[in-house]
Amino acid sequence: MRVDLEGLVFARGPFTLRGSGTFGEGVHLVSGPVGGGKSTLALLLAGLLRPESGAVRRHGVSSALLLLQFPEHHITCPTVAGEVRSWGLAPEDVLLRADLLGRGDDDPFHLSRGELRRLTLACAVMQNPDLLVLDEPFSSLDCVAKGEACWMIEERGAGITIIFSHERAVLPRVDAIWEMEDGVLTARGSVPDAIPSWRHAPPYLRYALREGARPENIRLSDAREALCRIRG
Ligand SMILES: Nc1ncnc2c1ncn2[C@@H]1O[C@H](COP(=O)(O)OP(=O)(O)OP(=O)(O)O)[C@@H](O)[C@H]1O
Repeated sequence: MRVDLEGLVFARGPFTLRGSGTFGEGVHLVSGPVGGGKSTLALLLAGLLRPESGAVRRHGVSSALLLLQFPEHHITCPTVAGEVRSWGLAPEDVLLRADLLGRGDDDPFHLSRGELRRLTLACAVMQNPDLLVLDEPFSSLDCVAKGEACWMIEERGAGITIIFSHERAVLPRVDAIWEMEDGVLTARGSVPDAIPSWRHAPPYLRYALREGARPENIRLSDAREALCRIRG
């Protein structure tokens, strides 16, 4: 299963997005600064925007899901349990996974942004589509909740997962790194070889490289844990 971007061009006012490449099975991180075009590419991948030229072609992908940047944009039901059912899932399982047991009868808009983020991420991961596109899945989360979101994503196992994020501290284990800056998508390649050329790498990775660490010896999970401990 794979998704090919074939000479993709999308223009909106002064902003133009360009991208080519193949997203194969595994976890891909598309990192880059605010306003670089990540959400726009996520919408193109989900088929919610049409490119001016070029194409997004899915091969062997029978289900796809985009988790939107703002979790409240997913809400369609008056209760949390109803919301989970609208994803075709059993509330008990999802609420346990999202650490929201006992909140099934609550209005989804009474959850905090972070709780809502956990809920929608749990729904998306448990629905388990072939192609899962996550737009900024770590925003509004504290360090511990970001770590839990990372584990949820890592546990997914199969399929194509594409994470769009400007997060530079807490990240899941990924297979490939891409960067999106000023509308241009650049493939950095597979981890660990991609790490030295990753321009938006977390500061602790840059530090480790400067200190002489070899990319293959840097374990993101260890660095993430160390960072969480430092920040409490
Ligand atoms: N609906 C829209 N109409 C006009 N311009 C838009 C629209 N949405 C985004 N843009 C512009 O397109 C460019 C890319 O925006 P996009 O949201 O894709 O970036 P991003 O990398 O996801 O940013 P962030 O990290 O802040 O979410 C920006 O210059 C933005 O202002």
